[in-house]
Amino acid sequence: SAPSPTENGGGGGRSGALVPAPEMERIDVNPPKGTRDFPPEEMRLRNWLFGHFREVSRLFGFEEVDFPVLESEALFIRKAGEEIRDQLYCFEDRGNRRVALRPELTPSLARLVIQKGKSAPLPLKWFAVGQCWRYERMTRGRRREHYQWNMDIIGVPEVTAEAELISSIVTFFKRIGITSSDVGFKVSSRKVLQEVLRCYSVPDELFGKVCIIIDKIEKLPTDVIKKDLKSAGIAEEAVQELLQLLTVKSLTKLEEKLGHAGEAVTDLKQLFWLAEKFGYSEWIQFDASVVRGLAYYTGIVFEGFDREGKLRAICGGGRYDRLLSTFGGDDIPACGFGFGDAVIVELLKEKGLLPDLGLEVHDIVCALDHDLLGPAATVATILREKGQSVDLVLESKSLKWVFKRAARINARRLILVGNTEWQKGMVGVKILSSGEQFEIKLNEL
Ligand SMILES: OCc1cccc(Br)n1
Repeated sequence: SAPSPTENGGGGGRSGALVPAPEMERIDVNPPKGTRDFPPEEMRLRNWLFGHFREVSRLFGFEEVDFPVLESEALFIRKAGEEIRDQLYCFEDRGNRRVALRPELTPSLARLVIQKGKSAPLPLKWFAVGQCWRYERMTRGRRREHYQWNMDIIGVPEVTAEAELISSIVTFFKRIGITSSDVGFKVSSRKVLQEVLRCYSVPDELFGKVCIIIDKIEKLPTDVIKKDLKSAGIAEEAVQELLQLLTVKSLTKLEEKLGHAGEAVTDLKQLFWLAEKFGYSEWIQFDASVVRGLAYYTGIVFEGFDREGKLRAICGGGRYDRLLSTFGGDDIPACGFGFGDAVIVELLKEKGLLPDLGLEVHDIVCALDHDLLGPAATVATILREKGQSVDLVLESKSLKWVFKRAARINARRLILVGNTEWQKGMVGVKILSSGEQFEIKLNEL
């Protein structure tokens, strides 16, 4: 006998109404705090965005890679006081292993490069689009996950690698209608800080920590930055020199302070020269205050910013020549960037550049009565084998219902399977934009 409406978990069978069992509480249908669902409209926008990420990566000859969202916690444990460490989404699994949801993709990429060794001849140009996680107290209402597009060049010590990466991001911006009037890149090098710290005999081990402290310069009061630098063991004189240097916004000024021979100035001059050759000079500017918040950067660093100053950094990256060796790999130079999927959408909204992405089905196929559902399935299959997207009406529905659905799914044609026509091996076709209507043989569909 048919299950009673409250049996089978409350979803009655054909004969029973869909009445939930009285004792069933409605579950929380929202996604976990800080996470997002992607219903069709949002998923179309995400696919559009990721489609541009992937097309630009293809244009630059990069190969796609991916890694587990779950990694060993050890991959992300660095002692430089990074925010990413404070917000690590980590736990102990059932095998008592310390694991974490990846907060970024670069360490996984470095792990895979080491794993591949000589079987992956250098240079490697790899890209990934992956979900990254952080556990932040929801008091700030910020998200706990986002998708990041990463492009990395492994095995190229030259600044040409950084110049190529910035070119790829400029290419992406141009594809989606963002111009250099909307967005720029602040570019600097951590070698600027390194040269100053070495002048004051600050040990290299403190370099990462100093960078992380200085990266907070726009978020924390200067006296807090000074206090933190001194607590890290940096002498008063060095602190003054560092903070003064961070205000430099021109390469000429930087050269006056550091001289022309140092690597910082040489690298930056080379990058700005290459930018002119790539054709994106108007997109970049030197700004000594750019440090970035990841401890492993060792050279050029850059971040994309909105010129109206309303949004957080759009993307960021730089050179990380020591990361692979800190994982026990060879001393292989590397650079890369991360580009999140959230700020860019805010920017597109600001600029009125969000694309209009409706569902587009080519044909809606409908049987004019119940015993023609089989022939309708045959017609749908013929059309699909021709590469047409088809919405097959799966039940007996009124024409009013069918026309309403056709409009909602932006169907171009309504294919009507009726007895009279079917007997002649034909179907009815209505072009929904013009209203034009005609009969057609199956093999002419
Ligand atoms: O931008 C840093 C970051 C990392 C993981 C997840 C989210 Br949301 N944000």
